[in-house]
Amino acid sequence: MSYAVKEIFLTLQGEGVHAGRRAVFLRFAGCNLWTGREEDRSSAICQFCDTDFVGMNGENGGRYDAADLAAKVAALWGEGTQSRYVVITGGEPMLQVDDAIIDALHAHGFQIAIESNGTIAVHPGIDWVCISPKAGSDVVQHHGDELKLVWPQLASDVDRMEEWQFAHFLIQPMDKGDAVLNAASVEEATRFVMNRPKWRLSLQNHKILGLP
Ligand SMILES: C[S@@+](CC[C@H](N)C(=O)[O-])C[C@H]1O[C@@H](n2cnc3c(N)ncnc32)[C@H](O)[C@@H]1O
Ligand SMILES: Nc1nc2[nH]cc(C(=O)O)c2c(=O)[nH]1
Ligand code: SF4
Ligand SMILES: [Mg+2]
Repeated sequence: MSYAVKEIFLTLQGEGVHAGRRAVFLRFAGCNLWTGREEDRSSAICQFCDTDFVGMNGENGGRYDAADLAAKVAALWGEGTQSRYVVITGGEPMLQVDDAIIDALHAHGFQIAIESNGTIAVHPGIDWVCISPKAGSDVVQHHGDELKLVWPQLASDVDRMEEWQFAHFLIQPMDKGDAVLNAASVEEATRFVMNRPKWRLSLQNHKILGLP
């Protein structure tokens, strides 16, 4: 099988429990909750996406087989076999992730994290599972390492989410495209955490730092 890849780049994980960690980001093309076209945004299930995941025209984008894709990720990591970390994202990566790419990345010594919307069960070989539920979608992945809810999404059933089996519960202010941190989103997310101490705030550090 070959994979449609939007971009691959080395940066710091900006979000969640592993924020600040050196990571290669592997962004797959395509999503099941939005076409990625602006004209479809207002009718999409997920309407607040901050990411261009259409096509294969980004940095190191293209069509890869598993061996070549894992080799590219390893080349971008560079020297050193310690603490190798790759974050698989998209788009919705579970549309494409399979045994072959998981095995190939593990063979290069990577710990593998995923950022997924949770509508497709994640691959069992993944080492760190971050699920970010979208109101109006059917989440099937009810366990993992971190649940990262972008806020506000007022139609979310937060009480039900609190019964899911995640080690960490995070609230991330919604980027509205107007500022690095949208003031209203930060205020509402802060209020959320003050009312629900099971959750803690996740900021998009890479945007604050000007990193990809
Ligand atoms: C672009 S998504 C790709 C992975 C997957 N499709 C998902 O939604 O989890 C990566 C992360 O960015 C978050 N995200 C997307 N748009 C955002 C926004 N406008 N503000 C804050 N976080 C956002 C998502 O919720 C998800 O946690
Ligand atoms: N630096 C950085 N950290 C991130 N964490 C999750 C991201 C994503 O788009 O999935 C992301 C991203 O796009 N860049
Ligand atoms: S599910 Fe993820 S990639 Fe898809 S549109 Fe929403 S935030 Fe973007
Ligand atoms: Mg991003």
